[in-house]
Amino acid sequence: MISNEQAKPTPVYLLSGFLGSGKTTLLGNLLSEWKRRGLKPAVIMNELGEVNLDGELVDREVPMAEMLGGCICCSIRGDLGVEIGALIAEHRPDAIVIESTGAANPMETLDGVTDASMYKTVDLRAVITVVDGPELLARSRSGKGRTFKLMKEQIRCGTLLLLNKCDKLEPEQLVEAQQLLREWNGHADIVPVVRCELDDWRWLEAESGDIEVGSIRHGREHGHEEDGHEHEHSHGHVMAATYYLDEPVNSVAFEELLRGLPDNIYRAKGIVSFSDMSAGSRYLFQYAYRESDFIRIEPQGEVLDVAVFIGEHFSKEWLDERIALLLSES
Ligand SMILES: Nc1nc2c(ncn2[C@@H]2O[C@H](COP(=O)(O)OP(=O)(O)OP(=O)(O)O)[C@@H](O)[C@H]2O)c(=O)[nH]1
Repeated sequence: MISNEQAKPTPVYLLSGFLGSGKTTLLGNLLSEWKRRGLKPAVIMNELGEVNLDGELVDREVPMAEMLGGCICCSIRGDLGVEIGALIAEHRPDAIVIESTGAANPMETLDGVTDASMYKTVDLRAVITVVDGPELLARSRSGKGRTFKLMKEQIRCGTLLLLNKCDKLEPEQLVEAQQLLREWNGHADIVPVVRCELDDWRWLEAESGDIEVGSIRHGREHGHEEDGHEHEHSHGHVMAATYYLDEPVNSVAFEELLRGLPDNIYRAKGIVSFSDMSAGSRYLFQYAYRESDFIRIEPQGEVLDVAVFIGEHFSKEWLDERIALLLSES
């Protein structure tokens, strides 16, 4: 009986969504919900930068594997199975949630999770795509481009679409965004949310079986190549620049730097210490689409001050100069 229980595949949930849409916010809510149910989840986090900053926001008791410095869907996809296997062997979690970088093509990540060698260990239950409402509308109006295409792909793949940041949408915009999602994905549940807060978590109990991903049945049959889906790495243009800051910086100059970022750097995050604040206090900063956020934190273990910038085709030289100036002014 017990050995039967242990042989059961572990439910896996994949979080998808563009950079800064709210995946880590959802992860926090999801972990609290599992905790409330007395279940033990484990997390796999993937970041383009060299450090796992989102991990700082996760409950320290939750087992976590980190896949850093590359995108889970291509360069380090092969490691995903190994990470999942190791987490299961060591922690026997009730569920595993994978937060991939916002630049990841979910189809490629799905390929990693549903590899034939993993049928017995992994049961993919849901692909939850978090959509940044205002960003969706902005990109659908102006956007063609590869980023727009990636966003569409993430939406198409979702089995549950969370339309996030609804606090920033007018009622008619909310309707427009929902219509757009329905047009791109005819089968997923669409739930409008603020800070990824959900009242109804029943989808967590949904029976496994095959889940429908885009127009493709993606389950034990494992055959998504057959629909002619192009395996293009549509995020190849997204780049990350990581800067370790070996001294505290001036908070005003730092905020100015964030405000002055060009449009093609749309995401930044990191841990900073401020020279003009009380000594020893450190902040996790978030910058997404022109808005910044600072949370005071006490990092787990040895974490250096660091700033990661993510965007498309931006000038690294320009950023190098700005960071050098910031450090010289501090
Ligand atoms: N106004 C508003 N801000 C939100 C909402 N949800 C999340 N945010 C903010 O958006 C920023 C990005 O949220 P995250 O949860 O870190 O996004 P992410 O998708 O994990 O980002 P990456 O890991 O870079 O891909 C943070 O500053 C959040 O506080 C929302 O519903 N409304």
